[in-house]
Amino acid sequence: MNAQLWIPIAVVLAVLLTVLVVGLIRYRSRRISLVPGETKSTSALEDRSGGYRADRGFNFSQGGTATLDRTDTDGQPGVGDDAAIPRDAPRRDIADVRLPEPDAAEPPPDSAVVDGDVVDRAGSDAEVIDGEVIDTAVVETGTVEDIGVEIPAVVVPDTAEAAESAAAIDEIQPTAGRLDRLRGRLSRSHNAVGKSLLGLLGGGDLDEDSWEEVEDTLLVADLGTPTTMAVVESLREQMAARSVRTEAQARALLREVLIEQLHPELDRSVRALPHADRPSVILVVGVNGTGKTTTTGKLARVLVADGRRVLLGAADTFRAAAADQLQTWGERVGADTVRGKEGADPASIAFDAVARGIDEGVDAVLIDTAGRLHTKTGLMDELGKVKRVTEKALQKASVGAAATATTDEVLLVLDATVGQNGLTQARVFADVVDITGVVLTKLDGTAKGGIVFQVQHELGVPVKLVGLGEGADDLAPFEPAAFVDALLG
Ligand SMILES: Nc1nc2c(ncn2[C@@H]2O[C@H](COP(=O)(O)OP(=O)(O)OP(=O)(O)O)[C@@H](O)[C@H]2O)c(=O)[nH]1
Repeated sequence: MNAQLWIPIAVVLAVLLTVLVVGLIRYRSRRISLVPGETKSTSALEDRSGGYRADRGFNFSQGGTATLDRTDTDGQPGVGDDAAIPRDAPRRDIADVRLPEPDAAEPPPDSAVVDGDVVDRAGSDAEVIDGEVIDTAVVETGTVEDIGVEIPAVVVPDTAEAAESAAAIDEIQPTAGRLDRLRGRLSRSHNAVGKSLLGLLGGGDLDEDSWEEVEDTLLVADLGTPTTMAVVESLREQMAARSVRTEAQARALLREVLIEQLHPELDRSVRALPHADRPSVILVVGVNGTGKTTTTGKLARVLVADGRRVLLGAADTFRAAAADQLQTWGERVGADTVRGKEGADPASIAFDAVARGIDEGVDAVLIDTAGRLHTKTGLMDELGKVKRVTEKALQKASVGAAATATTDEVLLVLDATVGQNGLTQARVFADVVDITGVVLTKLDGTAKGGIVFQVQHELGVPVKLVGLGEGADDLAPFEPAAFVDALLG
């Protein structure tokens, strides 16, 4: 074969090869891949439990992750909602009223100077730490060497008591699969909402009256106007586009739309993992009676079950029995409680708890606060001070990067049974402190769980945990899909 013949053959072969390659590339680019995508590996945190990440269980992370910005900032305070006299407040009659002491010209005994500020721990029980006036009404005193400041020590059980409580340590229910175990409690009260929605949507074409009924049902379940409107709009569009005819199709669509409204993409991990040089600090805030102490206790159990060392701070000094209640929760899982005398300054207790937590190298300090103040200003003063003082304790006693250390998590506890009122409370608290997560309690006793939608929508913070009963282990992580499934029955 001569060279003249080879040239056209080579050209034809080259063209064929090019067509083949281009065709293959175009075919592959149009194909839908059914291979699961590469899952992102989670970074190795300072996790002393060996990297525990519960599947359908609790998810803990280290502080520092950003949350969404609030979408609503004009919330008005629901002043007075939280002004109830504590359940077990002792009644005082006139015979119990003490006359004021005469003014002392001299500084009160037992006063001390901390960083140039007068620290007074006997007379008025007032203490100043870095310009912050803190009342202290303490039983004992102790020293935290790291910060060179004498601070009030904690009430710790004596050895005999400690041995007794150690013997009585509870067995904690597994933390994984909690929501599955407790889902029945949600379903009981929620099914009615789901049933009526499915009854309306299952028939296919809906007239205006039926859409109004859908709207009403969502509003009655406390989803709030913006979420209700968004859900209805999305349902109307999708039902037409997908020509939904059967109840099964309606259910699938409704499920999809509701889950979307719950923003499953939000980070719901509880920032309870310790940092390199200090524990994580979690403040638990909320109106009295919502379940703050119970939630703090339940969360401590989950952390202990996860292999963490936990220290509790009883900064709810308003209700006499709150500290006892918290201490009992702690004793049941072998966690100590830092507490002061009744009426002591919550900020002082929070300071002590953090300082001691750092000193003892615990993994997490959980601080239970009081939410009983009559005015927004009062609440702001108290909670703001607790947070500032807590952060001061972190910054003073820590080293290096911790100079800017902040509270890792501020969990707002809301009682789901109070409906709209819960939202008003949430707004007040969100104005006072930067809430990083919400715990919705008593969801076992209400069909008004729709408040979840509203709280997230207005505050821009995720609901992280839900309380599903009075039992010690009736706390579960919040999972949008499971919640909607329970709602739809
Ligand atoms: N059914 C039910 N009851 C709960 C739940 N969480 C808390 N409770 C109950 O709510 C009541 C109040 O709980 P506490 O933890 O004392 O509330 P608190 O917010 O600390 O109240 P104060 O100490 O007065 O500020 C208690 O009887 C708890 O058992 C829950 O998820 N479901």
